[in-house]
Amino acid sequence: MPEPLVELRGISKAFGNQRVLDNIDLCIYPDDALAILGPSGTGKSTVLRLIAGLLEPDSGEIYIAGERRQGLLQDGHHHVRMSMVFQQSALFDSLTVGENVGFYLYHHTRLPEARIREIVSEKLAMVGLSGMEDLYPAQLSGGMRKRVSLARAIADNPDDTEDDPRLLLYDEPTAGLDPIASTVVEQLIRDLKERTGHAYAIVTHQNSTIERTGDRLILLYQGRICWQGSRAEAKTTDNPYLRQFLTGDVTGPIRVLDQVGTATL
Ligand SMILES: Nc1ncnc2c1ncn2[C@@H]1O[C@H](COP(=O)(O)OP(=O)(O)OP(=O)(O)O)[C@@H](O)[C@H]1O
Repeated sequence: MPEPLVELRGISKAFGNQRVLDNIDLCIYPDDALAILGPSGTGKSTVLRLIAGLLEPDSGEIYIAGERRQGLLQDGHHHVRMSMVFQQSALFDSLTVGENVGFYLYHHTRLPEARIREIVSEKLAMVGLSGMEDLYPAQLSGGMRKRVSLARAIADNPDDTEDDPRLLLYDEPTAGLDPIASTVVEQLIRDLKERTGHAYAIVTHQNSTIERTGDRLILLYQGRICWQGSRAEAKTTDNPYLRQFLTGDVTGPIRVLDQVGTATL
């Protein structure tokens, strides 16, 4: 195995008295296509936010390319650039598509505006949205907004190779999309990886997204990793947690909510 790009060692995290992650060990490798699975509320987004440096663990250590991270992303320079595609696309409604995609470049580089416009239009072309620079997010469908947020995640400074995102973190990028729009986004996630060579970790509930984007799967439940392996291994494992999660069976070790919202054991 190569050296991990990201390593979480013994990570625990609670919000108030709710323990969300309980002593998690997790690695992401430089060429990984990792899908993080698990029932709602099990801590998947929390894992992404910890990796991104948007949240600090209560205990445990986070290593990025072998170097221990201290503090949050905002506290200092990080030598591995990561980008996150948020669940709700997180676009600025008052900015145009072009301004959203170029947001990082406008605020964190000294590139001239004309150059930023060129990069933005190149990234929009990569996600199949050429010529949409002047529209506002409200004028787009949910699938198009997701694609704009993908374009923003890969809008790096081409004059600075240190600036290429080496890890993309996707939080439910196909949630709420119809099957065809989901396929477009899933293929895009694959294509972007092929073109730029970054690793990614993707949180998803959708079987099509697991199938098309996850080469390696991790199943989180009640704050712990209860299964991990390749997609091929997932098809044959008799691990009851993974089987139940992938088939959507209501009977099994994963507790589900019944129609009135109470937990059934
Ligand atoms: N900033 C926060 N403050 C308080 N509680 C939080 C915070 N962030 C997350 N939580 C709680 O932690 C638990 C795990 O949240 P998280 O978003 O990581 O779950 P998830 O597995 O991604 O869920 P989903 O699949 O529904 O998006 C939830 O119960 C959530 O309410």
